[in-house]
Amino acid sequence: MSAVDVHAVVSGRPDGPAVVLSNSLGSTHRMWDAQIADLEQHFMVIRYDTRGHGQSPVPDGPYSIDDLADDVLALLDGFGVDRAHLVGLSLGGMTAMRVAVRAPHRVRRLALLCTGARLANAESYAERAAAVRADGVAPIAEAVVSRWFTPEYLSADAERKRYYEAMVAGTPAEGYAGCCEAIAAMDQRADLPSISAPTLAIAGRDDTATGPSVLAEIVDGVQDGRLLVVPESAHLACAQQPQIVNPALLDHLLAQ
Ligand SMILES: O=C(O)CC1=CCC(=O)O1
Repeated sequence: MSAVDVHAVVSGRPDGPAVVLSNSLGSTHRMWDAQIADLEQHFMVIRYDTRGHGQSPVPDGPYSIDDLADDVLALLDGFGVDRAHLVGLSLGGMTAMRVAVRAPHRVRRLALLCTGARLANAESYAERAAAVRADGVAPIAEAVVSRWFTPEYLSADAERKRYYEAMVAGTPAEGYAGCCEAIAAMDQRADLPSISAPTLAIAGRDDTATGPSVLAEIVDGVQDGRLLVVPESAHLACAQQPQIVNPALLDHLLAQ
């Protein structure tokens, strides 16, 4: 499948190094809201909606992680960016890893949040794809968001819970399913040693989807990796703990 022209939002310093932010399954580029003010001070920040999500096109699935990587490479080409920092969470991290494997010359530094080279329960994503094609995404929104945040964080603010559930429920069923199928088919473990970009892996301590041991596998596999475990955080560490994630991102991306 050829690349699609994904919806992107650009902000920050037009003359700064580019940072591309790649979102997770069922979210949009808005999942990075808590990072933007800090990143914009230093970088040209390119946020986009993964195909099948947000305002991006929704081609018929299944998709592959290579398709999603092709979209990022086309995005870079479209902005005339030769090399960028790639920051991805979960599905976005899988996409960022794939770009780093296939086009190492396009990647400065990698930040991989709450993601995996292969998910332990990968087959269950094929079942989830079938379920959302049959019934839509809304029926699973509450369960998905209950994995994104710790129970204390979610129950502290009813509006927050509604906001994220609406984000998930608003994802087109075919786009969500196509991305589930990409996750189900993905295994990048053997490719990790070829990743030369300095890599910061960030895990949520309480993440039941891609916990610290899954991120540690990435750190052990790549050439130059470092692990940060974020306390009181589930899957969407960037949203729940920006005060820990943002300084770590800046420290990593600004290093020479
Ligand atoms: O939705 C989930 O269960 C967690 C998740 C897996 C890949 C992704 O992007 O989010």
